Order: sequence, then structure tokens, then C-alpha cells
Amino acid sequence: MSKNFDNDDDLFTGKGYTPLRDDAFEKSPEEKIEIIQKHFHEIMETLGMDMTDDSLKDSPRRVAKMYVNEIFGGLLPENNPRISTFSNKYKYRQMLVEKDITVYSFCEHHFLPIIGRAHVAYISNGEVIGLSKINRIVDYYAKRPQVQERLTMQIVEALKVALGTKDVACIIEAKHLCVNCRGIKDTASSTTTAELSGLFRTNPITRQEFLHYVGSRSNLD
Ligand SMILES: Nc1nc2c(ncn2[C@@H]2O[C@H](COP(=O)(O)OP(=O)(O)OP(=O)(O)O)[C@@H](O)[C@H]2O)c(=O)[nH]1
Ligand SMILES: [Zn+2]
Repeated sequence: MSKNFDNDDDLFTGKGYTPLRDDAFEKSPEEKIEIIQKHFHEIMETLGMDMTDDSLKDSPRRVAKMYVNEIFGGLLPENNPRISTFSNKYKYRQMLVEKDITVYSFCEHHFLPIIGRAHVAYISNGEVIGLSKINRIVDYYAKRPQVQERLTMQIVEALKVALGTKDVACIIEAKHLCVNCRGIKDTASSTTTAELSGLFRTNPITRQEFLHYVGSRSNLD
């Protein structure tokens, strides 16, 4: 079975999720690159950079391509991963935990990196998901200007839709470079967020089992 969870309007644009304009998908990726390139050229020029310099002259286009196709590629619906699920013929009834999924995102306040790990779990309600699809969902939502709380919730909501179950959980531990390398410049601190749904919220034994698998060690160093 294949589900395109971004057809769920609430999940993609709804309140509490990524704040997108109504015309967010009207321009093509190439049109977006052209516009961002022009504006980034102006930013660099305003900073006093000599834009005729060999090393700098192509930077605005590099940055624009990187924004549209790479680090903010999760704003293009065509990059939404197709999620194939399989029926749970072997009747595995315990939780599945996908640990230490790499998170590379960008904070929407400063456009600086958020780097960390996501730990995702679900209990099958008849469907199972290919393991790599969990990593792909994390990566898709990470590739947007983000706050960590919203990213954590979007991952859980996407899996709930794909798997037709409420029993999904996600913990993210991450370092925010806007905290580490500017402003307060606290290089030691990191941020943990958790979204627990269904049994992970209501059943203390399920929650404890998940936390036990994830452990309390920090994987960020
Ligand atoms: N809740 C939340 N806050 C975040 C996240 N990423 C960055 N921030 C915070 O967003 C806030 C923006 O605060 P402002 O006071 O408007 O910006 P600022 O003057 O640059 O703040 P400082 O970082 O304290 O210098 C900062 O406190 C950031 O640490 C996130 O994922 N979640
Ligand atoms: Zn920030």
C-alpha cells in the first residue's frame, strides 16, 4: 500500500504546522532559484563583498540552489516520500524503535543548523512500514525552516497517517547552532523534545519501554 500523507491538508499547512502561504507552490523550483539568487547577490553586495571576485561570483546561485533543492527541499511537495506499508502478516505486536536517525534541519528564526538525532517508535495496528521510510519522513520534515517542537510533531502525525495507528512516538535531541555559535554562545547545551501519542502517552509501561530502548545517554558528542 502507498500513502501520500501530504494530501492531508491539516498535516501540511494546517494550524500548528509549517506556516506556508497559499501560493507556496505556484512558482517552479527554477523560478524560486532565480529570485533567491538575485536577492542573495544583493545581500552579499550590501555586506561589501566584491561580487566580481572569482570565488564569490557564483555563490548567490549556489546558495539559491542549496536552499530550494537541498536544505529546504522539504518545502517541495514532490519531495514528499511515498510511504509503502506492508501488512503485518507475521503479527509482530511489540513496539518497533528506529533509533539515532540523523536530523539536519535549520532553525526558522536564524536560518542556522539544528543537528541531532531522532528516535521514533510505533506499535503496528495491522500495517508495518519499511524502516528507511521512517528516516525519509524525518528527513523530509527536517528540510524546512523549523522549530524543533513542530518537527517532532510533524514526524509523529505523518506516521500516524501512514500507519493508521495512534501509537507513535518521537524524541529528538539536537544542538541549535543559533544557541551554540552566536547569541548566548553556549556550546554545551542541547534541546530534547518528545511527542508521545496513543499508548505511548496513556500507558506508562509502553512509555517506559520506549524510554528504556532510547536510553538517557546523549548521542550528540
Ligand atoms: N522554542 C524554540 N525556540 C527556538 C528554536 N530554535 C531557536 N529558538 C529560539 O528562538 C528565539 C528567538 O528569539 P529572539 O529574541 O527573537 O532572537 P535573538 O535576539 O536572536 O535571540 P538570542 O538567540 O537570545 O540572541 C531564541 O531564543 C532561540 O534560541 C526551536 O526549535 N524552538
Ligand atoms: Zn535560531
